[in-house]
Amino acid sequence: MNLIIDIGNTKAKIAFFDGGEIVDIVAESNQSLGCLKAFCSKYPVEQGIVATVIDLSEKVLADLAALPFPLLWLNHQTPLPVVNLYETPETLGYDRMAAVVGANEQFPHRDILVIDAGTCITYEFIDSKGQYHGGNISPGMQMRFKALHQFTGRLPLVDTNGRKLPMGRDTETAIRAGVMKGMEYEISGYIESMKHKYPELLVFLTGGDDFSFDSSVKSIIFADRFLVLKGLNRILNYNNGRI
Ligand SMILES: Nc1ncnc2c1ncn2[C@@H]1O[C@H](COP(=O)(O)OP(=O)(O)O)[C@@H](O)[C@H]1O
Ligand SMILES: CC(C)(COP(=O)(O)O)[C@@H](O)C(=O)NCCC(=O)O
Ligand SMILES: [K+]
Repeated sequence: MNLIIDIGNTKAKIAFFDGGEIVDIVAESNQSLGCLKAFCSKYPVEQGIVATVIDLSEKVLADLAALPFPLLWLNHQTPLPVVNLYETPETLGYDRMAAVVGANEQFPHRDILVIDAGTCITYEFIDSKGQYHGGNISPGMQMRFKALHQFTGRLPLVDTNGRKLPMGRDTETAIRAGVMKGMEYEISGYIESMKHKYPELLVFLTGGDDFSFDSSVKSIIFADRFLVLKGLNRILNYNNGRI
């Protein structure tokens, strides 16, 4: 079995794969990976992969180094099953690369837009020839709510829970709709303009824990919460024997 670790800016995701299937998954603090050891002792793990977009604490590094099987640390020199055209592969977020690999594995000969709505929202484009062209980075939902509060004198910290109106009727509903509709329009805008350029475009949406759209956008996307983990699993298998 494979151990897959995706350490994001908000959470670490730890998963076990048997072949191409997820057997178990847990979301953990990205500062401690608390249950790693106990979790690993449950399964006959043969190899693992770690992808992180943050600097890890000494404790986490020591816990990972103590694992009793080989671990592949994804970096810009890791061989990949897609062509990476990003001009600075050494600065590319590994979660972005993994999401692209996960989508390309499912539809290898299609043009794909991959949207990962986590701490940040990232937009990636990979073409039908398996070439990753790059993409964009914008603030995630919590970041938008927090920024409105933090960089103003009067705006409260609002979240997704509560009255949702198309146009706000008080400060709270104005902020909630502003952030959520803003994200929705941003995402549909990308989909629309990319579909115009690539009519056969497929769209994947991943990230976050309870992402939901109430618009027509929903009907044309593949929602796959595990896309990054699946991509990392593929990268690990692609590098089998090279660790
Ligand atoms: N319903 C949602 N819609 C959009 N974003 C969400 C939703 N729920 C959670 N998120 C975002 O997902 C982030 C956590 O998800 P995750 O993909 O694990 O982030 P990361 O990979 O950056 O650690 C939160 O910071 C939040 O902004
Ligand atoms: C863009 C990101 C912050 C997204 O991280 P996430 O929202 O998944 O925590 C991360 O992929 C990153 O740090 N990227 C480095 C810059 C780049 O990809 O070019
Ligand atoms: K992201």
